[in-house]
Amino acid sequence: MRAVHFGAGNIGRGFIGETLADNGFGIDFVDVNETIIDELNKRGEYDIELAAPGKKIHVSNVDGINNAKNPEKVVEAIKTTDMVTTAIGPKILAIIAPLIAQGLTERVKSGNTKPLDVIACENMIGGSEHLKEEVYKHLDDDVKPEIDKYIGFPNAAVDRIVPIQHNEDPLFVSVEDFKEWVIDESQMKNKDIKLKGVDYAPDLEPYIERKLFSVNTGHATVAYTGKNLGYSTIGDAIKDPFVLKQVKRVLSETRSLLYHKWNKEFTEESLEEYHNKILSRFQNPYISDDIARVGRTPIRKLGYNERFIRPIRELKERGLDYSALMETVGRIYHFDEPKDKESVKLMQMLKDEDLKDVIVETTGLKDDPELVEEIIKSYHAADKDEKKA
Ligand SMILES: NC(=O)C1=CN([C@@H]2O[C@H](COP(=O)(O)OP(=O)(O)OC[C@H]3O[C@@H](n4cnc5c(N)ncnc54)[C@H](O)[C@@H]3O)[C@@H](O)[C@H]2O)C=CC1
Ligand SMILES: O=P(O)(O)OC[C@H]1O[C@](O)(CO)[C@@H](O)[C@@H]1O
Repeated sequence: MRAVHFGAGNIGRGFIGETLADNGFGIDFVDVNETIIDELNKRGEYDIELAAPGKKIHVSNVDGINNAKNPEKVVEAIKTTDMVTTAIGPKILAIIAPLIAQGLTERVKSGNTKPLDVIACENMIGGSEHLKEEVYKHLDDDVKPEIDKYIGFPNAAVDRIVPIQHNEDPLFVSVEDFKEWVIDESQMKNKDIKLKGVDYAPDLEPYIERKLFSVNTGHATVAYTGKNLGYSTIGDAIKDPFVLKQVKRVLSETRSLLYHKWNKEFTEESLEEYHNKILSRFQNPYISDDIARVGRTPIRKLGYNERFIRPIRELKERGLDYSALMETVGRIYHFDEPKDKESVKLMQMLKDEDLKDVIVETTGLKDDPELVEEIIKSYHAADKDEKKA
């Protein structure tokens, strides 16, 4: 069995690679990072370390394809592969879509009718469906019925904290022990491939919302609250009682939303247990995670369907409290990270444009002036944090 995996970065090598290899797959990693691709081809293997308890995992039977230099090799690999996965970043899906479309076209035209699933493992709701839309923009009408028939795009949720790596070996990756990968079974075309270490859900929505509005909303809250107080790592920030209290308040708000929406799937107790586990993962002393990574791409994280604005909208609709989430949103507009292009853009927008316009543009809240006003207040209130620091 072989898989084509787009994005040989931290989660690609540190989680998806581990799981695929453990299921007997050989992996063609696709990336534009020449160092990583060259090393994968030279060695055909790499190591993962579970930061605690310090266990090593060896991954072999892997190679690399540079899609910028050798796109034809990617097309060739997709023609015969058994699975396609991505962990490349939500914004990059549209960039790799034309190549996936070409690979799938040649696959069905070559007569390969073996069902294939294309699974986007990104921190976003509806990731594979989004990739599907992007791929279909590049398909000719005559192949679409065949692709509809044989190619699935099941949504997925992946959870493991993999910080930016600072190792001498560019392939080595140190990860937390915890991992969770859930795939929407109802959208799969090849139900013969069920990976061990992966959960299959009849409907992914409750699970992806639970993950995004807990791990990602919570982690980002630690990042933005901590940054505003002058911290640069998650570990240092969460030791501050103010930051810990803030993330607990935020999680209690998202928990109330998750419970109201998904009380058939989750009990209040199970959500509380889930959130306590997440807090202990953020506090893991064996993982050193930069606030710059967790808070990266703030404009994306302010999006209408993202980890803050979506729960705020849905809590408001239900008349439930979202004050702590709102406080975090105010702090996102203070996230000044010169190495992060979106942060630089956001800081520039705040200099050049009216605050209200920036908020509407970044959050998409054009039909909710009330929420926009609340964000304006929260932005100004966040100035006081800086003075406290
Ligand atoms: N790191 C983590 O803890 C987790 C990350 N994720 C998600 O996984 C995705 C990847 O995140 P990370 O692995 O942390 O990022 P990363 O930056 O370590 O990996 C992304 C990889 O994609 C490659 N890439 C970028 N543009 C490309 C292009 N046009 N063509 C081919 N390759 C390209 C980069 O060279 C890099 O190797 C994101 O969507 C993130 O939300 C999900 C769960 C956990
Ligand atoms: O900015 P992104 O892509 O959501 O990635 C950061 C997130 O990845 C994780 O490490 C795992 O989901 C989170 O802890 C963090 O919120």
